[in-house]
Amino acid sequence: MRTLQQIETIEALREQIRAARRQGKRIGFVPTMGYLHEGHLSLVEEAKKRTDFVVMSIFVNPLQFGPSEDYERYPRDLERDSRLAAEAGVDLLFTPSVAEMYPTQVKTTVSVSGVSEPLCGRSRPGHFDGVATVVMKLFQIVQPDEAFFGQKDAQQVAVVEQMVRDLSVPVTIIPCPIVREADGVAMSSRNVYLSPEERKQAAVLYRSLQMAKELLAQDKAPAQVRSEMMRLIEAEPLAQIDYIEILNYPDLTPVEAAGTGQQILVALAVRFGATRLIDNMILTR
Ligand SMILES: Nc1ncnc2c1ncn2[C@@H]1O[C@H](COP(=O)(O)OP(=O)(O)OP(=O)(O)O)[C@@H](O)[C@H]1O
Ligand SMILES: CC(C)(CO)[C@@H](O)C(=O)[O-]
Ligand code: BAL
Repeated sequence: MRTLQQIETIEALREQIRAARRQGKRIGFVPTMGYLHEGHLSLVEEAKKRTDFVVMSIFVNPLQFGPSEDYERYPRDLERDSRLAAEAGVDLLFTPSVAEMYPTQVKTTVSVSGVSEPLCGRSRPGHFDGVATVVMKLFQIVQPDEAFFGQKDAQQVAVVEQMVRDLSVPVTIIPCPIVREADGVAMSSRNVYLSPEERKQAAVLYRSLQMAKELLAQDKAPAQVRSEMMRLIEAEPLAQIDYIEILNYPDLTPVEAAGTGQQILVALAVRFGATRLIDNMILTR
């Protein structure tokens, strides 16, 4: 196991990155909000394959939470995270405080129009401005060669890729596949909020995505596929649908009825009690 350095200040982090660069190392970056699971660790694994020095950040970013969302109760366990990060081979763990990241009121934000607007952008107003702003800031701090993001947050990947293109940020974005539990539920830090019954019923989300894949392969119209998914999910008594959408990927525009051989995103957000889960599948039509 390599030694994990845990750093809380921007200045100390920059010093370590400069030292790694002097040794000719390429920097890989895995931004997270912590409470690590195998989804996060799969990003580290990919980063280790492709780069020489892996930086992970753990920062629950207040800017991306709405006033009635779960910022305060978001799960946190830095001791456990630090052990898992060390075991996974992270070289440097950056765990800044809110005061370190935002010492004064933030007056400069990054806003990505278009791809930020549908799906979670509609349900969580301002969310992607918060994400784009913190990711841009983290990129400025870490200056990675490559940054690793999970496709579980497919819209986030689209937003970050758009931002990097528009602002010529010198980083390559590497999207990584969704890691799932045995019953298909996408791993998420928020799964710990679920009661045993909610957790059981949550398996319907992946089943609905698999059904969508089959129906789209049979050339069923997206509107019909969406209704079938709704019907399946609504059969679970604890599920409350926030959205189910089928859009072109990565531009997130409405799909035409007929197949065009291009990538489409089947995305959903569903509440089980107070817990909002997201999941998706990217398919070629
Ligand atoms: N199941 C997963 N498979 C692959 N990547 C994942 C998975 N879950 C999260 N990630 C990725 O890990 C990075 C950090 O995500 P984050 O810390 O928000 O974890 P999370 O489990 O998605 O939390 P939550 O959904 O509860 O906010 C993001 O790039 C995210 O897409
Ligand atoms: C990218 C990110 C770390 C920014 O806060 C967050 O949105 C997440 O964990 O996906
Ligand atoms: N992984 C997305 C972070 C959020 O829900 O705020």
